Amino acid sequence: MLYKEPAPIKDRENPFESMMSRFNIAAEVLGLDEETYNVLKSPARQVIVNVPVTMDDGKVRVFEGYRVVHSTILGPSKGGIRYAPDVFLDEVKALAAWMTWKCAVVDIPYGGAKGGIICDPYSMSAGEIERLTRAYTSSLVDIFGPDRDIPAPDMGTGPREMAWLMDEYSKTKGSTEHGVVTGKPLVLGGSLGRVEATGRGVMVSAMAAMEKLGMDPAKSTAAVQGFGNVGSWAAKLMAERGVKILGVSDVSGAYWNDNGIDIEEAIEYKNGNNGRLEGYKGAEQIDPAELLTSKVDVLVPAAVEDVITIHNVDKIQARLIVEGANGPTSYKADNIINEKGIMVVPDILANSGGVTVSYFEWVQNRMGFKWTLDRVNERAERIMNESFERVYAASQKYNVPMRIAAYIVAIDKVAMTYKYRGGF
Ligand SMILES: NC(=O)C1=CN([C@@H]2O[C@H](COP(=O)(O)OP(=O)(O)OC[C@H]3O[C@@H](n4cnc5c(N)ncnc54)[C@H](OP(=O)(O)O)[C@@H]3O)[C@@H](O)[C@H]2O)C=CC1
Ligand SMILES: O=C(O)CCC(=O)C(=O)O
Repeated sequence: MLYKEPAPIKDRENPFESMMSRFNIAAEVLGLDEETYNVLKSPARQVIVNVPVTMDDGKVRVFEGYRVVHSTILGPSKGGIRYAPDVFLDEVKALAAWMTWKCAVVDIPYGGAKGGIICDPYSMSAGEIERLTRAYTSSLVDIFGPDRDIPAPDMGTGPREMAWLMDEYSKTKGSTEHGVVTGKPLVLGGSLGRVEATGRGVMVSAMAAMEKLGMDPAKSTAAVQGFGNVGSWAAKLMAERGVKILGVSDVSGAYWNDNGIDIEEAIEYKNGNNGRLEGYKGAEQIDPAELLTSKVDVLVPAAVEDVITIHNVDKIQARLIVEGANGPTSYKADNIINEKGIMVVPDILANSGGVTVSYFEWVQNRMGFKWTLDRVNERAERIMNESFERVYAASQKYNVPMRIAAYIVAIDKVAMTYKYRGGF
């Protein structure tokens, strides 16, 4: 059974509005002045490119792509590139702003950006994706740069695309520029631990939240939506900590096992099955919509935006939601979540392990020196735990949910930096 096609854009909630509604609440709590408010909410740069690509049949197709730089107040802008058929400008604007807040929450010296190309990577050959990636890179060569704007993987992209991006950029500049992109293959200056970093961070924040809630991981159950980079690693690492993963899903459907899914086996199956869980025999297939409202202790949405909405929030049974994806919860569902007493570890905290290790990769590239996996994991885990505690303390201090607390921590830092720098 296939998931429903994404709703047409006019029927979908606008992710930028979703971001702004939380930003407005946090800005009010902080008493942000009007000038700073206007600076912080406005994306610094929004670029739309149309790149011609020769397809395998010899015909030329034009692809629309975006790069939005939300802010460079804290440092060079940082954020992934998404390849998806339904990506749109307001989504990329929201994702870029979330990167600004995310980097501020974990206290790394980056601003926020995001990119996207309207395309369906699953229906394209490797050659077509390579030509598209190179064309997109060369059209944005004046935006990107190791000290300006540093892309990374997001949905539909990974180390392979980052390698092409680095190579194309380096050719244009006439020198090898490892630090222009993170999430690269190891041989090209990638960091140990980056592939699993986002899922690992999700696991670390889940453990921190469970401790606050007095939940024992070994007696807890979870469901994970999305079984790509973030979802599969989060599921695997949570299972290693004793959490029983009862349900997982990808575009092909949702899969459930009352006794717990063998995550290693499911990953192996997916890898050997053209990247899809379809036909997986270690669990029974259920209605994908039921996965989110199933009887589990922890829910990890790790796929797309706006999956927890006013239409299903009433039925959610989990005590804890850990947002692996960016923007999985509609702002309209926030109040009901709070009334139900569900703790949410928000995206800008829960999935920040990825950009944290991207930062380590960039630091290693600048040093020309490689860190061990233990060093990467130990430092990332420390940053995740410290950030969790910072956000938790703000939620207690201002008596607000964790999501608003995370925005408060982030906006406060960016606003203070803006004041000190001045002259914008
Ligand atoms: N990669 C990273 O480091 C980071 C990613 N994120 C966020 O995490 C989320 C997932 O990204 P990532 O794991 O990298 O992306 P991937 O492309 O690796 O995986 C996405 C997963 O979501 C599934 N999926 C897509 N659409 C749907 C849908 N409508 N319903 C259910 N499942 C769906 C895909 O299914 P299938 O496998 O069948 O295609 C896939 O399993 C995104 O929101 C991204 O922005 C956040 C921080 C960092
Ligand atoms: O690793 C990075 O630089 C950014 C990852 C990303 O796009 C995200 O955190 O949403």
